[in-house]
Amino acid sequence: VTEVRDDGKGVLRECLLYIQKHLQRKDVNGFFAAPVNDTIAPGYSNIIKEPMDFSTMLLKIENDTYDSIMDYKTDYVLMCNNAMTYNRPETIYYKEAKRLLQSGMKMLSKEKLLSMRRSLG
Ligand SMILES: COc1ccc(OC)c(-c2cc(C(C)=O)n3cccnc23)c1
Repeated sequence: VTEVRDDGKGVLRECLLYIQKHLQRKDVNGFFAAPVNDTIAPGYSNIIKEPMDFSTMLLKIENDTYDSIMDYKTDYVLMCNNAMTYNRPETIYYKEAKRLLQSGMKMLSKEKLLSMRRSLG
């Protein structure tokens, strides 16, 4: 019987899928569910050099591209910051990005991650 070695990526993937499901629930309008394109956001690709959205992050989770939860957090912060760079503060996109960032930081706080790592043993 070939021993199926869990390289630990399986645990990380489960954590990230759980975290993303929790965070994406906050994006009720789906503004962050798919890549923003220049049709709906004129000039977007000229202003935002590194686009990011939840669908791209899900692909990266499934392809085991992230090597840690903090690595995933970098993309999450990038996604929110892109929206706060391209959109004016009075727009719903800016406001939603700010809210996502705040709720995300609670979930992805160092304390929370340390306690998660302790509980995973
Ligand atoms: C109005 O319906 C949608 C549907 C999907 C969107 O992004 C995937 C967006 C959207 C999402 C964004 C963001 C995230 O900056 N955006 C900026 C300007 C104009 N539209 C958007 C809006």
